[in-house]
Amino acid sequence: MTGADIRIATVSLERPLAELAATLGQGFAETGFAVVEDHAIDAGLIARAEQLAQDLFALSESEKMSGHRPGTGGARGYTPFGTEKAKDARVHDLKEFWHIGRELGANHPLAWGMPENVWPEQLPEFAATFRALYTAFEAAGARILAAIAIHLGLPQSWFEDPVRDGNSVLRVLHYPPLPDDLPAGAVRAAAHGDINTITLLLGAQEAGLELQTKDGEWLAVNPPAGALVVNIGDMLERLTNGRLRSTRHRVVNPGGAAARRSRYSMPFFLHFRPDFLIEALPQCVAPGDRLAKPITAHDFLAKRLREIGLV
Ligand SMILES: O=C(O)CCC(=O)C(=O)O
Ligand SMILES: [Fe+2]
Repeated sequence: MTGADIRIATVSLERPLAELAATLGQGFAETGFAVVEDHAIDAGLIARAEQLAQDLFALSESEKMSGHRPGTGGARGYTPFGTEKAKDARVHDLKEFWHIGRELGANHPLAWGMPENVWPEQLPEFAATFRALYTAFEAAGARILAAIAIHLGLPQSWFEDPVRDGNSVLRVLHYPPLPDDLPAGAVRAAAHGDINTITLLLGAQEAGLELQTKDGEWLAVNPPAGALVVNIGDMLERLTNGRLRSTRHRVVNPGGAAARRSRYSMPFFLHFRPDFLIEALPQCVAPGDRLAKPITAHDFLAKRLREIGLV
């Protein structure tokens, strides 16, 4: 099959779970990606979040920097342009972002793994809007994980405990218009695999996102407006001993008029809880397989954040 023949699976989240499991399972086996429609994340909420993303990145650099927390791995608040780079990349990505995480309260047993959120004080509606979007992403993610569990031959509730109070992060992402003095080799987002369990992405209808097929070719991901793009992250690949693949993807620089436009997107990186031990599932192991060592989600994340320049 050549890149041109490969289709990214598209499925409605309203379909019965067994059908979702089959379609997503096949799609993930083929490309590691799927387009999910009818995800029940309110269109009005998405529109408000998109407007706030534009307002956020239009603030002055010093206003945005008041939301920057150096030394915390960009876990919350603002990470300026020119900070993150893909693992093994030589130049930084052409992006800035703001991270929103879970709010557990200081006395929660997992509070050690979850820094407090930072909110831009200039935008009074920001906190409530993104808290609501975080919750809506979680609900869609739970249904997708139930389908993945069925696909793997697990009880449909299998992922509920591993992701309860998980360290999921909503990333509000801005790729500014391309600078005139573009550093050699710099792209909006260099090729990478996501670190987490699964990623749910809104906003990818603006061109640029590409996935790498098994043959090494790059395939454009062009979802309809409002749809979710879902992909497997490295933690789920490790849990399934590679049966579900974390597909490398990138955001390429546009040409023509789009080069002078911003691109905005909102990935939700759904994570396990920090103390969850990522250990190959017995149903995904064949005799003689060499298995990766068990590692907690927290330690896995800390190692990867060092590799991408965030700590
Ligand atoms: O902006 C996009 O379309 C994708 C972003 C992405 O892959 C990431 O932030 O990990
Ligand atoms: Fe990504």
